[in-house]
Amino acid sequence: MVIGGIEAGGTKFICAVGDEHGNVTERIQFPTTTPGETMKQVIDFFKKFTLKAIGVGSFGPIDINPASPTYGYITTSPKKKWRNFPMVRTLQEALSVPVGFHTDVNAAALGESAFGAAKGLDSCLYITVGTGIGAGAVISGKLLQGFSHPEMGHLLLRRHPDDPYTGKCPYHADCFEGLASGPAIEERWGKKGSELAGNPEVWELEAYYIAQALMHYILILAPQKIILGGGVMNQKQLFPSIYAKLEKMLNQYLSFPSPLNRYIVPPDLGEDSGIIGSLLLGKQACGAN
Ligand SMILES: Nc1ncnc2c1ncn2[C@@H]1O[C@H](COP(=O)(O)OP(=O)(O)OP(=O)(O)O)[C@@H](O)[C@H]1O
Ligand SMILES: [Zn+2]
Repeated sequence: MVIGGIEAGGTKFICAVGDEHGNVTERIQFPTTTPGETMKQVIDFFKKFTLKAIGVGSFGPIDINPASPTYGYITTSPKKKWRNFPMVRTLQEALSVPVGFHTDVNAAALGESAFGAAKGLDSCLYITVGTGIGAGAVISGKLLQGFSHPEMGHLLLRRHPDDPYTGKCPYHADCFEGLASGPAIEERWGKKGSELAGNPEVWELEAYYIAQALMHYILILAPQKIILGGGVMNQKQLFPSIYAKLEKMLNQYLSFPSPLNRYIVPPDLGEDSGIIGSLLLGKQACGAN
């Protein structure tokens, strides 16, 4: 089955053509500018192929309620030019194929669940710590979705007593994203995360917040695997520090399904979890499971 996949990110769009087995045969990417300009590039690329369906893993918030009049829209996005943009309708009208639509992190969770770190398990959580913080989950083999998609990046956490930083979230200031996203690290410490590798206090504090969030996710969802991706997680020293803090915080209240270094892991599909997941969203959109 020839399927199109779109990873619609706040800074770049990745478009791919592949199949339901997660094989990608063609790919292209362009910067996210205006909907008019970016979507023209997307449509021109896909017009060269005969596709069965397209799946989109998008930055959000997005409307994924099929009963809603604005189903398939990017809604209150901080990217102002993309607010109220009808993503699904635009693609359907231009390409005349079924379109699957979910958040970027839900697509990544789906990709890792089918072909990556959570292969063979019926639940997993995929978290990105990047420009924003978000998470998607597969629970009982299905993408987690209630009245809308989860917004797990905006948890309120216990602040570290030595952290005076006000926080960067425009909605909540010092929520998880406000305290621990890449831009929050940069503003708090005055340098980009990639330039702070040699400062252990940066990553101790970062791990303190990530471990707290993971504790909540584990208590609420009990996923069989947790996958931590996104630019900030390139700092691999975060992993052992998160394990130690999480173990201390949970205080043996529950037992993990596997040793922590196999329970909380980087993506197996590297940078491709999202784009492979979008191919699967495309497959689901044409009725195949
Ligand atoms: N090696 C690194 N160490 C620490 N922080 C990093 C590193 N590389 C990138 N970052 C930070 O991660 C953030 C970018 O995250 P990421 O690369 O996951 O992009 P993104 O959030 O997915 O972007 P998009 O909006 O396009 O989806 C930036 O704030 C950047 O400073
Ligand atoms: Zn917030």
